[in-house]
Amino acid sequence: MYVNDLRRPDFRNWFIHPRIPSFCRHEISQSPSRGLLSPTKHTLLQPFISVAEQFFAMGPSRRMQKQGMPEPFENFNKKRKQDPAADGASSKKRRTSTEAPSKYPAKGGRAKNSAANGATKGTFAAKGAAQKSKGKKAQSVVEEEDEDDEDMLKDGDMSDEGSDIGDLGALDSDDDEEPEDDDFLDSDDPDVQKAMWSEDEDEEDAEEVLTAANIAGLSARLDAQTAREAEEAQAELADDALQTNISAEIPDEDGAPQPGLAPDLQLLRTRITETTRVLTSFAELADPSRSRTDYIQGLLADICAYYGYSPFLAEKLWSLFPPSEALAFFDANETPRPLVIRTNTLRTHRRELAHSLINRGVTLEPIGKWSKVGLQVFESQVPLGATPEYLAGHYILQAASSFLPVMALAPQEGERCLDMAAAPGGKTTHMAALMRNTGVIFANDASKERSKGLIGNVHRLGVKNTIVCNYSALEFPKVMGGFDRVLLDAPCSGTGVIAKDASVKTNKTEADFLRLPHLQKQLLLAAIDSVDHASKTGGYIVYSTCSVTVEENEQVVQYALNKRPNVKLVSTGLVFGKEGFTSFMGKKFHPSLKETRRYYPHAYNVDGFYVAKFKKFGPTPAGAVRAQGQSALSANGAKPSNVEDEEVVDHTPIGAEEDEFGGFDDEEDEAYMERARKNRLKRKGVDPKAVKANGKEKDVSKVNEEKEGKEDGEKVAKSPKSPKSPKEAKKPVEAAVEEVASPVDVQSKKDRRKSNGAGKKAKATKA
Ligand SMILES: C[S@@+](CC[C@H](N)C(=O)[O-])C[C@H]1O[C@@H](n2cnc3c(N)ncnc32)[C@H](O)[C@@H]1O
Repeated sequence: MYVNDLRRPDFRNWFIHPRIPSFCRHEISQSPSRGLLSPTKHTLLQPFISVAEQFFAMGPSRRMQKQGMPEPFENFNKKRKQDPAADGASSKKRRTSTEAPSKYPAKGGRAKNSAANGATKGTFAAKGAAQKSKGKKAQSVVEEEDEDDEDMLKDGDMSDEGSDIGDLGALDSDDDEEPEDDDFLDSDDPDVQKAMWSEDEDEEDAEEVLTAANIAGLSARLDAQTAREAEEAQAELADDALQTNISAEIPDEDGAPQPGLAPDLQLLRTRITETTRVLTSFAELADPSRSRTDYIQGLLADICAYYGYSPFLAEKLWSLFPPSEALAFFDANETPRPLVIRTNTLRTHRRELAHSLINRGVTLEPIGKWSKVGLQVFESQVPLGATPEYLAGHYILQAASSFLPVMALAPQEGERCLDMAAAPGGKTTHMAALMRNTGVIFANDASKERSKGLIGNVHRLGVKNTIVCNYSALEFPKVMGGFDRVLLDAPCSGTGVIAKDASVKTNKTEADFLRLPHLQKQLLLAAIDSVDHASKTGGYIVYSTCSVTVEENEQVVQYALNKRPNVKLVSTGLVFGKEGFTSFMGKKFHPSLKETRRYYPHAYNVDGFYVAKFKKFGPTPAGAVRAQGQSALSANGAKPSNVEDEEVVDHTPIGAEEDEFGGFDDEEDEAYMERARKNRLKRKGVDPKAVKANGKEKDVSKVNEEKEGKEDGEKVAKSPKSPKSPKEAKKPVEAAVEEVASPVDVQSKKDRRKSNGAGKKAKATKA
């Protein structure tokens, strides 16, 4: 336990606890040291530390923690080792701040920024004015990192900090020097201390003379008291059960509070922790009279009551992890993820953007070496959605995990890409930046309303290679095919973003976990069929969701492998993330599923996410639709024993198949389709009655085609109804663009001609 840890705002409530001896409080608040507590003080503080640790998991708040992969262990060790010795370096910092405390404002904000003003242009090593304002609360990241670098240089251990990110210098360095330092700098401020310590306490401090004997005495007294309190807590547990919804033994099955009674959160928490511990070492710790199922039922009911999940979702999420990890997951969903912005490299560089924002009072830091464009925002004096830089499109507010699917897709300059479910455009605009505004992106979304946000972002961020369209992505590749890369960031249940939207805890039902995977599976097939397997540069499909359930991820991917023998899973190329499941609750998936990546809030401090990358290596064979059950075999080598089998033979067109969802009502579908057809004709200014007979004929011929097995992707793509080249596709896309957006919303005609030209060229190359 470090003195600094106890100074964190999280801990303040604990270390000003009246039972903490005042000499310890004095030590914590006054000492310039940042090293370990002495063993004696550690013993005295132990009861408070344990409780505090339980609540705050001994780390800086998650908002302050870095996103992405955890730091390598060697770095961590180095820091800890450096700490006591680094007193030179750190006490240098402290000394500076304590030498003239009255000079410093209690809050950093403006003072820091005015100090930094003018000093940040050009290089991040610009300490000058900024370094003089060290006493402020929110120390600029730049200063911190510069100092760290100095310290490391002295030790001759500069490693490769920032070396992989060119000349971004200190900003690109990824050495997260305990950010909690920044949080606490103001505890040295006399004003703050006055508010924290009463005058009485100061007098007590002065009078208290400690000897080894009274320290031991105090310690023994505290031990005894702790034991007494534990006993009392146990007694309370049984007692309170009568007054709350918590039964002393196994809680109600649904975990819902009884009417008029609030759940006792403290007791629930204790029991959740305890049951989790028992489940982790069941053989040793379990009460022999209770089965594992009893424990799990009790735990799930407690989780529902404590965190507010529906029993259905609590069980679904809990079963994804070992017990203790599940608890960490539920805990992580209670705290927001760090605020992150993505630099729009079409308009600026990350370093320039950081300078500008720091000058506006924003405390930020690069999100980690894994991204060259992300900045994590710790504190801001200004609304980040209204700065001049925001309005000028220099950045977009975007969760860190949303970078990952685009990084996996890795679109190349000059390619033709499709973003199938694009609104509000975080990923589309990222793709455009990676492609440096060359080639062409078709950004599609089924929601007209959401497409407005997409169009807004495309304009604000200066994206010029993108055409927005408004189809159901299920209509691809009939609308257009032959793409080099396709991103399907599928609509999902959002179980990875519960920290953002707590309504997911209760509003997702079993039906959602049948309906959504069904849609996701069909969308993924459409994505695969829209890709040109012969693309010289690509032929890739990325499937992603912000959900962590297996139904929406591995099961969807396995389904696609089964249905499309012409694709295989490849590495996402992402440097962190957990492997996808190859088996789950008795279901076996193809071994290549381990190439997919899972992201969890508790593991990486990012939103829960899933990313899978496919390579399409051949045209969809004519028999694919009929031989779906066998396709995993031929595409990926030997079929593993027990691979989850989909239907072996499927002659029905997509959308009319019988599945676990219960299939579709053909008559009902017919009515919908007829209504849609009429509306479409009306929109075109054609009287539906005039073409009714034709329409029917068309439908009949379609059915015949299907009977003859002509419904596979390739043939669909080649049919006159499925224009593949940009020229062929021009009409429907333009129509869609005009439907979604006013002429102002789309590319200028000139740009459009250019992108079509690029498309033609690409096509010609392929030919
Ligand atoms: C997860 S969001 C996409 C977020 C977007 N990729 C981004 O990064 O900003 C899923 C989107 O899918 C759209 N959607 C739902 N069903 C669709 C369908 N059948 N075809 C196309 N888009 C659909 C929704 O309107 C929603 O905007």
